[in-house]
Amino acid sequence: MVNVIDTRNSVLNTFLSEIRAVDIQQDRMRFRRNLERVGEVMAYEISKTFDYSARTIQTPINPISVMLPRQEVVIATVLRAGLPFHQGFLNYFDHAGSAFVSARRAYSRVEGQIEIRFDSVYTPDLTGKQLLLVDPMLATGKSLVITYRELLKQGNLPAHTHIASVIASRQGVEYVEKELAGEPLTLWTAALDEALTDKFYIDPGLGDAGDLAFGDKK
Ligand SMILES: O=c1cc[nH]c(=O)[nH]1
Repeated sequence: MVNVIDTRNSVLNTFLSEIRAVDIQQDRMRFRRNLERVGEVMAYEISKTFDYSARTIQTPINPISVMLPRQEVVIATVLRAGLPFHQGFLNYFDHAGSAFVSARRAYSRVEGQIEIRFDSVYTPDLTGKQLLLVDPMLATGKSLVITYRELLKQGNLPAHTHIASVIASRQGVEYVEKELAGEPLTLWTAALDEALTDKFYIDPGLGDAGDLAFGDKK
């Protein structure tokens, strides 16, 4: 089951509509910043699921008991589109480690199929940590599943994984749920769109997140 963040009547909806709107998304700085802001809101929502323990801190007036998170966090993303979204999570999890995966889509010679070319993984040890795998566009789900498996192969077993996207397709969510059934993970998205185009872009989606954030590829 995917957790769709409730965007009704909140500023999250403003950020989402600006990254989707064809006349606003061309402003690259605003586009990146909006992805970052969605990451910040989602970081806050996901933080509510962590384990906390009581600690006493001293104010200038008196001691007070506060609840602080117990687990370490690693934020992982796929280059390059994931970078601004990743930064949004880093803005809230000050001490998080980061993992980066380099992968790209390649259109298959077989009509209606897509392949994922997977290059490299850079990850800290994930053992017992909260892994936040953040990918702004969950389209087919194929790169996400490969990325998850590669991260665990190289970084060991996290306590729990949160997969977070800005926009997910229903097909992508169903693919991830089927392929990773039984894994200790939770899926989160700020928006769930119904379709994919014949080039496997999310429909209506927002277009190409990497190009909008950083410029066209050769
Ligand atoms: O719609 C999509 C799907 C994957 N990546 C994107 O940037 N957009």
